[in-house]
Amino acid sequence: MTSETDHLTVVTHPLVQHKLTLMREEETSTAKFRQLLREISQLLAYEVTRNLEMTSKTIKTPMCEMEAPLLDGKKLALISILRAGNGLLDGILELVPAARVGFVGLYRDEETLQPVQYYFKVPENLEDRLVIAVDPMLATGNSSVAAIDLLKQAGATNIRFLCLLAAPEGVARMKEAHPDVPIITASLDEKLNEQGYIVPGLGDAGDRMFGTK
Ligand SMILES: O=P(O)(O)OC[C@H]1O[C@H](OP(=O)(O)OP(=O)(O)O)[C@H](O)[C@@H]1O
Ligand SMILES: O=c1cc[nH]c(=O)[nH]1
Ligand SMILES: [Mg+2]
Repeated sequence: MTSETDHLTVVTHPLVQHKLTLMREEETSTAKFRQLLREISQLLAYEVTRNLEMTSKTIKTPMCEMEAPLLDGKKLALISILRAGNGLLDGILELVPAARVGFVGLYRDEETLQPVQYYFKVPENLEDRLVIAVDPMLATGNSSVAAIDLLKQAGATNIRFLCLLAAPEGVARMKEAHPDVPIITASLDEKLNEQGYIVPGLGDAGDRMFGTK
């Protein structure tokens, strides 16, 4: 269940929306927040992996032989935008354990709202893989645009961006900078506040996930 434009897909499935409500609530504990993010990541994975290329193999069921479809997980590169991206990464990796994994370390300077890079390590031959970049929050879009710039410099050509919440400002920025990168999200929220936080949002995803505040 989705609502789609050519650039943005909002996953409107009731299970996703229910779990997102629980995550947004201020009183939700760190442990519960992390568990919910893992569960939602698996539901969103269903949508973001739609249309993945399949191979096939001849198998024998108890009844007969058949040509059966298979995913080639190695063709998939999951890229976590640290830190908060790891909350989405873990759940998706459980579903596609053969996927290759990379990390882009970025944090947002609280004054300038510009991303500061501190790490970059991605699988080889990104040009041959479907690259799914994951970060729960798309706010100004500065971090995701920077991460995707780096992935393209590393050779990626087929990229999707998966997040939990998106602000209209971030979606517009991504569409301008990377119109070839579809965005899949659980919610398009209302706006950003003066500090660049998503409203109504859920607060700081990294802090809520790791209990750092
Ligand atoms: O769209 P933007 O305005 O760039 O904001 C979104 C970024 O901010 C958060 O990360 P943060 O900088 O808090 O780092 P963290 O994951 O280490 O907490 C979030 O996980 C995104 O990466
Ligand atoms: O609302 C926001 C914006 C950026 N990063 C977050 O974690 N939350
Ligand atoms: Mg944070």
